[in-house]
Amino acid sequence: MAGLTRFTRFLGELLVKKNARAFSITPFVADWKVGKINHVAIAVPDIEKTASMYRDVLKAKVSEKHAQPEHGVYTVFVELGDTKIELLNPMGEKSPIQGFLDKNKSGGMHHICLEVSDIEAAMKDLKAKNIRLLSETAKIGAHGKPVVFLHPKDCNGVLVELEQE
Ligand SMILES: C[C@@H](C(=O)O)C(=O)SCCNC(=O)CCNC(=O)[C@H](O)C(C)(C)COP(=O)(O)OP(=O)(O)OC[C@H]1O[C@@H](n2cnc3c(N)ncnc32)[C@H](O)[C@@H]1OP(=O)(O)O
Ligand SMILES: [Co+2]
Repeated sequence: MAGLTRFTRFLGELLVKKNARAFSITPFVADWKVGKINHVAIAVPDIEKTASMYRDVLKAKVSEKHAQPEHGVYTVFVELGDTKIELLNPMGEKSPIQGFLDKNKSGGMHHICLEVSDIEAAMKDLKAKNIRLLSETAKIGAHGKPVVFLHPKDCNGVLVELEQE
């Protein structure tokens, strides 16, 4: 009798597992992980003046100014151990940071950049979770690696950049 009960339970469990697999609607997404903060970005009205503050007053290691035409910004990186501050200034007529600077005349914290282990998997997963991506495909960022931005309204009011680690 006990043997029959065990066998019936075994059959029951087998059916539950089989059905769970057959009716699963979760799309396949490769595993991905979020890593460290790559940079915190600050949009500023005068990038030379701000760079000089970090270089000459705070004695930090500060890069040259670089044009990022794909992104409509000029960047300067302040190196801080294993992370960075990215200074941003608008480039061209349609810079994505112009509206932010119009609202924040003396500048302000613009975005955080988090490293991810697999940006394509992250994009697929976040899209399925209704987090708006601000471009259809990843672009090449300031460090020569793919990056994508997530809408601040879907990330607790913070613009988030993901960068392939
Ligand atoms: C070089 C590269 C790299 O590191 O590799 C970079 O970082 S390039 C860095 C520059 N590139 C990017 O930022 C690309 C992604 N950004 C964008 O597509 C845009 O900037 C948006 C985030 C969509 C915002 O565009 P825009 O200011 O024209 O739109 P909007 O005025 O309608 O803003 C919609 C709402 O979002 C808010 N909002 C705008 N910018 C925000 C920000 N940085 N942080 C938090 N909230 C923000 C506005 O106040 C508004 O809220 P209310 O409706 O409540 O007033
Ligand atoms: Co950035």
